[in-house]
Amino acid sequence: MDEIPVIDFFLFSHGNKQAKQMVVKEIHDACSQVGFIYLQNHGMSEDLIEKVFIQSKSFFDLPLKTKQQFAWSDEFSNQGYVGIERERLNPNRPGDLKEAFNLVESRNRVNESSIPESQNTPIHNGYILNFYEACNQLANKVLQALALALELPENFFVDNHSNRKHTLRLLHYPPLEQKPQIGQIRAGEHSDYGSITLLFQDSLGGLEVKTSSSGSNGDFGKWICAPSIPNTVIVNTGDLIQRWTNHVFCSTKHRVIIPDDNRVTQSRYSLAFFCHPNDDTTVTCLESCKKEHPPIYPPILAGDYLLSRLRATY
Ligand SMILES: O=C(O)CCC(=O)C(=O)O
Ligand SMILES: [Fe+2]
Repeated sequence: MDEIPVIDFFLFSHGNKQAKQMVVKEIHDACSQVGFIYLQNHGMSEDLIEKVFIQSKSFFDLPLKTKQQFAWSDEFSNQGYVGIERERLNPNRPGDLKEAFNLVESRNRVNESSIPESQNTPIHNGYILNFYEACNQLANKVLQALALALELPENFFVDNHSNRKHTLRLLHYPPLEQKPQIGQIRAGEHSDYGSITLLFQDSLGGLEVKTSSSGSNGDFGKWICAPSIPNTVIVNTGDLIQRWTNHVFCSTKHRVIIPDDNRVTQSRYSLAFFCHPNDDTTVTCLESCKKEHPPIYPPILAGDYLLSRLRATY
């Protein structure tokens, strides 16, 4: 498959058993062949999504000094502001041309007192909290569909995500003011660390996904555009699901390139909701995924895995 399928999610929540099973089958095929889905009729409020984009823009419009008061400090808390070029999603490239703000749920915050409260940041903002909640609900539904697709009890993954260790990330790719360094792009190619990601992007474009089919030059994997499709949410499966499923579901590489037209002078915004299992969940090859080949990876605690990946990025 070398395009990202659009899947109508309405019947998963509102259809009869047979209709629900059809959606599950589509999701199974998409996760095993592409690792990326455009989800339609996902049930999240478009108005809320729009409002969060506005909040995000007003945060990134603040002076750098103000944003730095909320700086990301370490992988244990994984919260706060990450400046331009600080992160390399692909360690072989120069720093990414983006800035970001990570939010975790209040009960999972470390060093809460080190983050000053302010009306001018997204922290403790009603829209952002509602959005986090709505993302959590949608993610749980998608996790139910994934469980059914793997012939597991419907709440298998939901139960393993009960501590809500998810990270909501506001992203801003600023207009380019000078020539980028050789090899420098907006977000280097990478796969996501967690179980699944929900991704919302504005209409500017630039996101690309590496398919499993060969490119024209014979290279394995071809980069295809993943433009924004109105009223859809992108869902992609991450490294932990790939590991859990013994590569039955794939974690697909993706990147954000610099546009080669006048969009380079515009800001791009996106919102990513990275879902992570509970720290004490042992991610070990699922029984239903041992048919093709023996387990590729030894068991690992989800919390240890995430920390090791975050350490490698900063
Ligand atoms: O901004 C985007 O569209 C993609 C961001 C992304 O892939 C990530 O932050 O992991
Ligand atoms: Fe990503």
